[in-house]
Amino acid sequence: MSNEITRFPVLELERISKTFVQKPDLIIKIARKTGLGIPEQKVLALDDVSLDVYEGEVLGIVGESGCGKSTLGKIVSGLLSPDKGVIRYRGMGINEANSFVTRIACLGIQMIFQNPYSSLNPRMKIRDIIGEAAIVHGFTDKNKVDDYVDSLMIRCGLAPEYKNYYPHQFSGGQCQRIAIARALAVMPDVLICDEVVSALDVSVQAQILNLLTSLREESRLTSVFISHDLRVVEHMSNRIVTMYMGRIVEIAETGDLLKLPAHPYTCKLFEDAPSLNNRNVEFKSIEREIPSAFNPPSGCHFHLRCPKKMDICTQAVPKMISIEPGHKVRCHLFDLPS
Ligand SMILES: Nc1ncnc2c1ncn2[C@@H]1O[C@H](COP(=O)(O)OP(=O)(O)OP(=O)(O)O)[C@@H](O)[C@H]1O
Repeated sequence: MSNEITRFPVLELERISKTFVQKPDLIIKIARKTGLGIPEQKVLALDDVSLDVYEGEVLGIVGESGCGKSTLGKIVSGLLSPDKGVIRYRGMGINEANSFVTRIACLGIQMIFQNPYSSLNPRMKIRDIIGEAAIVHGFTDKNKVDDYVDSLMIRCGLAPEYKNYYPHQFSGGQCQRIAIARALAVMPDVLICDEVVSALDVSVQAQILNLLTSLREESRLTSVFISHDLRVVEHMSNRIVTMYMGRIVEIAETGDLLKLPAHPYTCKLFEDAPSLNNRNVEFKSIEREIPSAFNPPSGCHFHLRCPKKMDICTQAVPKMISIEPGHKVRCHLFDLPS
């Protein structure tokens, strides 16, 4: 049985921006040699991002490396704070100073990462990795934690007799199952999956994706699925968001986006990955390199690489325009006076 998707926004992101200050290695080396100070460079990783995530859906996020996908995931799951903007979880503002709401959201929104080995504490037994947060937050107690951990391990396809082993004694795929069991231990209703199968062998990827799909259906989870792999995003998602240099440039139902992508960047991404039926389809590079994140182009950031560039594209930031029900695009081609 598939999840029922409602139009109730579990997560609402309103005008989120996040800037990082970086000191690139080369500049640090020059500064050391010359004895001069180290100048800082700023990257606008998220630029005025607004987005709703509906209850029961899987929202895929795609875009080239550095476009802000992981930053978005970390901000939603509370691992990073935005510089500007509001995030609401079930209608409650989670970046406002309210510890009760923050605690509810911290448990309700869990994140799983690309590298399962580095996301698990190597000095902790699996029993403690999965059980600790569940005890702290009152989902079980010390007397019942073994049964609690056993049932989560079984749900995630792990044999409970290995619960006293350490992470290094498991394969990458099994560690990802442990990371999923740990996330489920605090009964979340939103799972942020950031490149969760990219580090795994192709044969194991399908098993983890199937596990996530069945857990999502039985636990009525909402998911945000971040991936470079268009095949995986297409397979998993009900809707897809395309990001380019910190901005959302298109959002649509998966079928609509694949059939009729509107933004020239989305068109190029999907054109460059012609056979989504092939395994391991990754983004091929679009002609011309991604512009420097430290000095993004004016107007529409994509104009330097865009085959449909117009004069206005170099001057004005396009607005997000609704072109069909549920299909929005940020491109001047759709914003011309008729
Ligand atoms: N902790 C950080 N400190 C400094 N800069 C950062 C930090 N995290 C991200 N950035 C920068 O912010 C921008 C967006 O990075 P982010 O990791 O969100 O992109 P991404 O789309 O997830 O890329 P990838 O697919 O390669 O993981 C990049 O320019 C990146 O270098």
